Amino acid sequence: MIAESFTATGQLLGTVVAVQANFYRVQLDQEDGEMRGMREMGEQNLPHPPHPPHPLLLLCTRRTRLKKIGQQVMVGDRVVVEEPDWAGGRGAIAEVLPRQSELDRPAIANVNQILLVFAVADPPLEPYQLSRFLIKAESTGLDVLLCLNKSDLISPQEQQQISDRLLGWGYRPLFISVKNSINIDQAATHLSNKITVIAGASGVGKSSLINGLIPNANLRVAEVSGKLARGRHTTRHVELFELPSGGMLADTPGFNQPDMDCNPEELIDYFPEARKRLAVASCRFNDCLHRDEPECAVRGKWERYEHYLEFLDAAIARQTQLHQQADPESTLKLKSKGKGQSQYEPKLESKKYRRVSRKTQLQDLQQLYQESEE
Ligand SMILES: Nc1nc2c(ncn2[C@@H]2O[C@H](COP(=O)(O)OP(=O)(O)OP(=O)(O)O)[C@@H](O)[C@H]2O)c(=O)[nH]1
Ligand SMILES: [Zn+2]
Repeated sequence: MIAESFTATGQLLGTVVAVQANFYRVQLDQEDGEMRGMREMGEQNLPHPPHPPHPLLLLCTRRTRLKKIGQQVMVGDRVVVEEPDWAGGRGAIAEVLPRQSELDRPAIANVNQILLVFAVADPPLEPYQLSRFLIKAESTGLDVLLCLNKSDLISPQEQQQISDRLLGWGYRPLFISVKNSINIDQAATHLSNKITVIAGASGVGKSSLINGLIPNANLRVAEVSGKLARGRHTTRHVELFELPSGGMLADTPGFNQPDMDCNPEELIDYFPEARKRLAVASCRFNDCLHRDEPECAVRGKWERYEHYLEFLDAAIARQTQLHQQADPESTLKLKSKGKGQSQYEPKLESKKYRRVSRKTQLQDLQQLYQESEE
């Protein structure tokens, strides 16, 4: 495929779609058809003339200048490419444009939303597991889109029940069936012109959905040979796929083992139904963890309150452990408050906490990988 890419100043602009070793695969922007038509009709005052027809993908290196200033290049980065070697399909990244967002795991820049895919059956929909994934997705601060696949396996009544239940959680799921092509177009509409990360438990139909959305996804993988070749289930690096309707989709296993690595204080923000409560009322204490504190606006009869308490315990235990690793002399103690409840005191210094957490996070994740693959 060939295209013409340029900016008003004649720069070549593109998006990094894969990174491996010191190579970056850059997908160049395409000139939109309208502009090309105008130029062909002899319109004046148009931006810089286009580069000659060229391949859409260039295998790029990073300019030494960028290395010197410590500028990392991530998948999802918008970059300026220089010195294109059209025949060889090579180029050099000269500049990284400011990022709008930065996901840690998977490492992708400029992601707009998380597409969470679960199945309504086969494997059965497990509320607790779904909750974990939702919280992990919410913790990114990005928009969360929930698709429930395999809707062909349940009755309309069952679908309604699930729908009502999730509405109580603050979500309006899109029921799809990749098998019967139900609502796939609608899912595609939500993804167009955005960078989306797809996540979900194993076997729910993520690969099937990607193949449904991007008919040539496999083909494209096969096209790229050598260093950047990727077998979906063999390598773990991140890759963005272009959607036919515009936008890009990343399928990565890195996101798929959610661990509770958030601050206990922040956890409540990841429950939309609790956010709703806090929007109209406040707890008496600023640092309320919504357990047994008096005059709490959150505690109550909402379905996932039990999930909240369990995740909170995990988050507290994890933070306590991290703090003790960081500072064995610490006076911090996990205080038992009876009924299996506990409280940690005093507050942690956040900087110290973060430095340690990365390593531990990685260990947690590796452990989860192993567990999920066993
Ligand atoms: N009944 C039904 N089965 C489906 C549907 N979509 C996918 N499947 C089946 O579900 C199974 C798992 O699909 P995959 O696409 O491999 O699931 P995945 O989420 O990518 O799984 P992992 O690669 O393990 O993460 C396959 O046997 C699919 O044929 C659907 O809409 N309805
Ligand atoms: Zn409270």
